[in-house]
Amino acid sequence: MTLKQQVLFVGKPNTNTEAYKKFSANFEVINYKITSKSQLIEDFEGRLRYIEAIYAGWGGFDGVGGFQGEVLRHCPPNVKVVAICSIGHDGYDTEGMSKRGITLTNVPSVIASEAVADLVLYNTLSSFRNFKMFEKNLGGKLTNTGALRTALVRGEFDQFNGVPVIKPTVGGAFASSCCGRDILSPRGHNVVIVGFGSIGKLIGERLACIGMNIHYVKRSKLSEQEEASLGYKVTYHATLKDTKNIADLVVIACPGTAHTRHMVNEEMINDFAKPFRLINIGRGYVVDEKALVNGLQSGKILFAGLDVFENEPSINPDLLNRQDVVLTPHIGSSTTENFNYTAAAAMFNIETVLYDREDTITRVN
Ligand SMILES: NC(=O)C1=CN([C@@H]2O[C@H](COP(=O)(O)OP(=O)(O)OC[C@H]3O[C@@H](n4cnc5c(N)ncnc54)[C@H](OP(=O)(O)O)[C@@H]3O)[C@@H](O)[C@H]2O)C=CC1
Ligand SMILES: O=C(O)C(=O)[C@@H](O)[C@H](O)[C@H](O)CO
Repeated sequence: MTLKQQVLFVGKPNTNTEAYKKFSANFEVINYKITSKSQLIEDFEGRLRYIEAIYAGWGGFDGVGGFQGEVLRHCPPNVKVVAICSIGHDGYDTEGMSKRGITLTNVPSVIASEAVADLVLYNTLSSFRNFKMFEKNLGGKLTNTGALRTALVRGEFDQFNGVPVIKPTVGGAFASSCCGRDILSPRGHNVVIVGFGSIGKLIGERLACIGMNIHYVKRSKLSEQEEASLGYKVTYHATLKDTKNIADLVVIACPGTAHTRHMVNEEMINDFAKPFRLINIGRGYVVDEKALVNGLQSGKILFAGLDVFENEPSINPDLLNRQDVVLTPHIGSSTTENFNYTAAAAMFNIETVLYDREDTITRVN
């Protein structure tokens, strides 16, 4: 009897899928829950020492600070591939892995990018129309929608169901009476998308559909042909700073790197000409969260829609319970379709490396 090659699974895929059934028939799958770095290292040197590949589901090594430093140093000697289900690979020491002969693969996909872009559309609408503010100010009394509508029309909002809420006056004054904030249509406003790759372009597509002017920031400009093929009009800026006089909304859609860390900081926030809205789906530490909180408190930032956090999974308590902040727990790409797709792709990547096949896979290093 030949022994099957051992593959460590950190984060389980959907075991009902054909991809998983096939994979687990060919390999010995070891499901593993990371509890601490020291335990992981002990197990790497003990019961996991013969593994040949690692499948890292979403958030795989986040709890132990990524796959670098001590974790990489103690990685069992036969590991040839680490297959992650994510697009972003910050926290994985790609150079160090190459030196050890370990291939790192990720799963960029339109399925994930579409899902993330949808979340940005949701937050963009929330940011201009202040939906969260309305929800908060209703004091939970949404039971009688007929009465609510009548109250709104009559401007009796402040007495609705006996709950003390903001009184709207009819017409334009209604907007400014709502916590001093305008309630605007996104149409005609400028969005600056920082990072204009797979996700950024789909964000642009969605926001162009609701009438926004699309500006993008990346280090290298797209060619005229590439810009034309987008199907919507764009304006390029080399740096975020270059957009300081125009930005109504800034969307962070770039990777987390040493260069992008704290790109949104106190100086940048204060330097921007108009108060603006901020959405971050890239990586949390692209935004200095302390500066963000100050910006929200001073009114320089009108809204924050955050899917990623500086000290993930911890959340700065100052961001909680604010009516100008919408928080989601890193679920931008979390659809069942994407969960199953990325799992199958990661397993395919492992097979390709372990079987030494010629297939094209998404290698990071
Ligand atoms: N919230 C979520 O659930 C998810 C978040 N993500 C995050 O989104 C990121 C982007 O994904 P994706 O669009 O697929 O990646 P791509 O590689 O397709 O695009 C990345 C873009 O960022 C730009 N970029 C890189 N560095 C900088 C910089 N210093 N300043 C400005 N722009 C920069 C790149 O252009 P150039 O090189 O020319 O600068 C490129 O346009 C991922 O790395 C990940 O961190 C991804 C999936 C899900
Ligand atoms: O692909 C990425 O880069 C992501 O950020 C997301 O798809 C995952 O949800 C994330 O990896 C969860 O930790």
